[in-house]
Amino acid sequence: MGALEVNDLTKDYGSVLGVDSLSFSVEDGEIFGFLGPNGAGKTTLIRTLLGLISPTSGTATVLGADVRNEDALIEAKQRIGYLPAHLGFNEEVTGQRVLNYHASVKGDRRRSELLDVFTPPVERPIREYSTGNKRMLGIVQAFMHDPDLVIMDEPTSGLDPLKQEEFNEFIRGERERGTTIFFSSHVLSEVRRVCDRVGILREGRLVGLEDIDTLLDQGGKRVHVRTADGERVDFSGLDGAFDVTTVGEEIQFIYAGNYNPLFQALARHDVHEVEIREPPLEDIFMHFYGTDGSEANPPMEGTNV
Ligand SMILES: Nc1ncnc2c1ncn2[C@@H]1O[C@H](COP(=O)(O)OP(=O)(O)OP(=O)(O)O)[C@@H](O)[C@H]1O
Repeated sequence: MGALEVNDLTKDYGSVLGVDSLSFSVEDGEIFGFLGPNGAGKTTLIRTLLGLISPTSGTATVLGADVRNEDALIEAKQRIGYLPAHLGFNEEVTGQRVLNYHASVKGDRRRSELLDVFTPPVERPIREYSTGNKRMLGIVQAFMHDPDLVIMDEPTSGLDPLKQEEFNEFIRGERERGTTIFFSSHVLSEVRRVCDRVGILREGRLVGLEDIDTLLDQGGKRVHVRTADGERVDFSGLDGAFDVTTVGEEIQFIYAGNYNPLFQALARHDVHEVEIREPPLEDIFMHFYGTDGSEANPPMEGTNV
């Protein structure tokens, strides 16, 4: 059994299905990210996995405990870390006090090591914390008892780019330790840096489950080229090139082919500038999965992807 198993899980809020017939599993030691736009069901899924709301139908287990079995879940939570999207700390107490309390319930084997990386001003009351400080305190709390599974909802929101990178580095280190990590995000670039696999949620349904390289390949890369001979360059004959347009002196296209043919085509010109970007998340949704959440044909089908 994987660290996390979800079987046909549905949460019906009455007016809307928060999650709809979800099934997937996360293996021990895996870093699993799930992406989705606002309202996709990410928080609903996480809160269901932690027993904070009950499923309408279907089942899920975390570290072997059925989320509908309160006693089993309480026991499993000793080995689970949780970082919610909205951190509801008591603003009047110090960070130290929060961590001391958490230590008395679950332990704090890793507290000092974590406070070397994430640096909330623990001696000050939480009402004086910036958003990033609160997030760092939440991260320390989620990991300090050395859990086997950590579940996080938008873990880097509010962190500055430097701290985000430190967080990514920290998560890569957790992979070495064998911690299973399951987290939600809006941000493809964050997920791609640390995850083994990605689930894509849209309107409560899982519309994609891929390893990260496959996901990026299917989205196609955005290529921007400036050449000395400008508009005379024609990349439309290049296998895997789509939507070739000229904007000012720049030629732009989506490229889903291998790198070598692209570089060979570029080498025929006097290239002044080239930029190859990853696809934005929205484009992956639009191009690969269609706009209505149904699984559309990839636009790059039939190419040398
Ligand atoms: N308590 C609730 N009562 C009724 N509907 C709810 C409730 N909580 C969430 N929903 C609805 O369920 C759907 C999924 O919401 P959820 O908060 O899980 O999405 P999300 O992916 O976490 O979004 P975001 O990225 O904006 O946080 C949305 O349509 C939302 O309006």
